[in-house]
Order: sequence, then structure tokens, then C-alpha cells
Amino acid sequence: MLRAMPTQPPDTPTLFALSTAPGRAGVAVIRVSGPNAGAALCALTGRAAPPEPRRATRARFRDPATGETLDDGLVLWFPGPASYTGEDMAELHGHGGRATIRALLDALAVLPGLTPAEPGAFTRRAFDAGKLDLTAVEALADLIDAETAAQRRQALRQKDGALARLVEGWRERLVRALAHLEATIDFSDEDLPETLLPSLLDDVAALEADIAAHLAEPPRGERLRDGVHVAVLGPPNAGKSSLVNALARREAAIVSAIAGTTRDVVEVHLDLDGFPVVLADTAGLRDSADVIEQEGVRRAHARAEAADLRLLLLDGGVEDPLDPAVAPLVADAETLVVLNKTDLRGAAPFPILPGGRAPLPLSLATGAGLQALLSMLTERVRSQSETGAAAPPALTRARHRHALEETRDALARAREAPLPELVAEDLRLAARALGRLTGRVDVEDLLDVIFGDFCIGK
Ligand SMILES: Nc1nc2c(c(=O)[nH]1)N(C=O)[C@@H](CNc1ccc(C(=O)N[C@@H](CCC(=O)O)C(=O)O)cc1)CN2
Ligand SMILES: Nc1nc2c(ncn2[C@@H]2O[C@H](COP(=O)(O)OP(=O)(O)OP(=O)(O)O)[C@@H](O)[C@H]2O)c(=O)[nH]1
Ligand SMILES: [Mg+2]
Repeated sequence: MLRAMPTQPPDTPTLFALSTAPGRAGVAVIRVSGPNAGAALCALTGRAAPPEPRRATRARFRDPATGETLDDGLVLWFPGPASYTGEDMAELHGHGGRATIRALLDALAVLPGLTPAEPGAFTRRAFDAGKLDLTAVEALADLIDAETAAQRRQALRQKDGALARLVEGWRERLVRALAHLEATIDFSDEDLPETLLPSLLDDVAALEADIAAHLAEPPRGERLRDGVHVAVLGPPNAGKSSLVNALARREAAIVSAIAGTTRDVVEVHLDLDGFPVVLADTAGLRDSADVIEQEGVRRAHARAEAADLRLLLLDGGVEDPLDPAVAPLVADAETLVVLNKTDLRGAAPFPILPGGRAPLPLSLATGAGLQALLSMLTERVRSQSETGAAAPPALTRARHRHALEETRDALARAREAPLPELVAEDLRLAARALGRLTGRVDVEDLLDVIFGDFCIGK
């Protein structure tokens, strides 16, 4: 449910900006939004009135001051409120050359009431007009930033309101409970059913459980938005940098036969079957007298700690690859353990991992095992970030998580509160926290609706 469009003050500036990427391109789109958008369209095209709404119309753009032809293009007219921003909007589609874009923007800048738009200003107006809620605004930003197919799907789903509908559904349950409770408080002389408060607290408990269950899901949406962080760890010289380069298909990190080559964390970004990954190459884990290497090892441990997935690369070129420095990683059943340099191993047996597991064999020298490792890594990354199309929409930002945690905590307090008035206060806090998620903070509208059919005093 969206808010009614507020009436704008008469001196609201009309915004304009290049909406396509700056620089050379086939076509450039300039958007104009606000009360003078129609007048600006007419001034630049020499038309007496804007063309038919939402139909591309051929136009010759002229400098209104000199009459000089600036470009030959198309115009589109979106009269408010049925436009992206809810205001009158015009689009000028010109040729995407720097000089053309500059000429059109300069011509717009001198028109009365027109102001260059700040980043996000059109979407801000769309939000203020109630066209988009905050989760849709965030999704739009994610859609523009999406680099992989799975990111694009998640952003589009959120833009289309999947998360907003989930949150609104919770909020309506909450406001309904609150409305009933307020009725018991305000009309306590009237004969409301005795059972109202307990049944209401049951509803609150059910809502709290639903929100807690959603919070308990792994943070797949955030991982898909930010990329699954994979740390490549292991003893020096195991071939960690060689592996990172092989996966990145470029020489991102220095490789050498000298143990202790990598000191800093080197990050590369991968797209594994549509799922974004941030792969970190790290310093080989060992005790070292070299202070720079010590710092590298400290950073490697910090990465290991922060990563969503740890890949331990063992050196198959040494007799006992299970170095004590990597024992904690080996002990963790979640670590993906890989034995590299199998080409050097000859008949030496593979190390056995705890639980009888075997490491994945790999030779970066011959390429043997690289495909199998890539498939396994892709599956691990997918299982960490994929939400099925049928699953409830994922939370995609820490902000969503914090708002839901605040809601859950307020609901838990409400259930323990000793007086109906205090229960109501906690429910109001919970509703406000949920409202902040979508940007709807006022509850009065819904209270009115619900009170309207409550049949009190009859
Ligand atoms: N040229 C162009 N391409 C574009 C956009 C744009 O603004 N201009 N978009 C910009 O993001 C996206 C399309 N999104 C849009 C969303 C809403 C409306 C719009 O006019 N909405 C009216 C309803 C119009 C109707 O369907 O009758 C409304 O919401 O009231 C237009 C574009 C992607 N491509
Ligand atoms: N024979 C053989 N040599 C390999 C293989 N993989 C990597 N190497 C070599 O092993 C040496 C070390 O490789 P790096 O990738 O630099 O190893 P690293 O684990 O990053 O080492 P540090 O950064 O020092 O911790 C290089 O000379 C590589 O060419 C392999 O599968 N077989
Ligand atoms: Mg290295």
C-alpha cells in the first residue's frame, strides 16, 4: 500500500539530468521532471503542446535563445501523476555525443524553473510521491549495480515488491493486534470478550515466531548482493596464488617458487554461474621472523575468520601436507580441502582428513582436477546465496535485518509487559520498526480503517 501523493509547493524546481551513461554512445536520454517539464519540452522542440503521452515522437531540438538546431531526436511525454516520478516528465532522446549532450543540457539549464538533478533525485521524487517504497528504491540501486544474473533476478524481484509485501503483511497483522488492544483499553467499560487479550498475545507470539524464522535463515540475500567471500588459505608455496590466477583467468597475484611470496590479501571478483564471488588470495600460513610476513599471516587469519567459505590448499609436493599451522582449518568440516601439485606426488598416499574425508586432488601444472574444483566451488557458492523462486524474499541489506531484529525484540517485550498500556507501547515500537523498513512510518491510516469496522459500542 502506498502513500497518497502530497501536494507540491508551487515553486518546486523542475529537475533535469542525463539519464544514460555520460560519454560517447549511440543514443543519450535526458529526463526532465517537474511542473515545467511540458514547457521545457515545447521550448526545445518548438511545439505548441507536448505530444501524445508515452509515444515516441520525432523532434528537432533547437536552442530556444538562438533558434539554432542542436540535434535531431525523439521526445516522450509522461504527464503526471502517471509517470515514474509522479510529476510531469519529458524525455529527450538525442545522439549520444559529448557535444550534443552538453548543448541540450545547456539549453535546458537557462529555462525558467529548471535545475540540474542531484544523483537519485528522480527516484527521491518517486518515493515522495508514493510510487516506490524504500525496498523498491534499494532494489533499483541494486539492479543498476547488478553484475551477475542471480543478482539481477534478486533485485528485480525486490523492485517488484516481494519484500515490501512480506513486510506489509506482518505490519498489518501487528496493527490489527494493536487496534484490538487499544479498543480494550479505551472501551474497557464496554463488554469486550474476556478472552481478547490472551488471543491477541497468541497472535503477537505467532508473528514474532514468523519474523524470528525469517531472521534465522542464512543471509543469502546479502551474500548474493555483496558476493560470497571465499578465502584461499594454506601453507606457503602450496599454489594459492596460482589457483586464484587460474580461476580469475588473469595474472592477478604474483606467483613464485619462493615460499612467502604473497603478503597482502589480493581480491579477485568471479561470476560463478551467475553467482558473484569475491575470492581472496592470502599469505601462506607459517611462523615467520619477518615482520611483514607476520602481518600478512595476521591478515590471512582475519580473512579466514570473515569469509563465508574457506578453501584450504595443501602442498602435494611435500611428504606430509597436513602442516600443524593448518590443523584448525582441517578440523572444520565446512572447509573445502584441496591437495595441489598431485603431479609431484608419485605414489605417495593422499592425507586422510578427520571424518575419513579425502582432499580434492588438483594439479595446477597439468590442469587435472581444476574443472571438478570449479564445479564444487560453484555448488558451494550457489547453496550459500541462492533463494528459490518459491522461497520468501531474502533480506538484502543489514538495514533490513536490523529493523526486523528491532521488531522481534519489541514483540518479545510486548508479550512480557505487565499492563495492556505497556503491551500497546511495545507493539507501537514494533510497528514503527517494521514501517521504517518500507519507509511507511505512520500507522494512523490503518488504525482508522481497522477501527472503522470494529463495531464498538453497538
Ligand atoms: N526511456 C526510458 N526507459 C526506461 C525508463 C524510463 O524512465 N525511460 N525506466 C525508468 O526507470 C525503466 C522503466 N520504468 C518505468 C516505470 C514507470 C514508468 C511510468 O510511466 N509509470 C506510470 C504508469 C505509466 C503507464 O503504464 O501507463 C506510473 O507509475 O504511474 C515508466 C518507466 C526502464 N526503461
Ligand atoms: N609442480 C607444480 N607446481 C606448482 C603447481 N601449482 C603451483 N606450482 C608452483 O608452485 C610455486 C608456488 O606457487 P604460488 O602460487 O606462488 O604459491 P602460494 O601458495 O601462493 O605461495 P605463497 O604466496 O608463498 O604462500 C610456483 O613456482 C608455482 O609455479 C602444481 O600443481 N604443480
Ligand atoms: Mg601466493
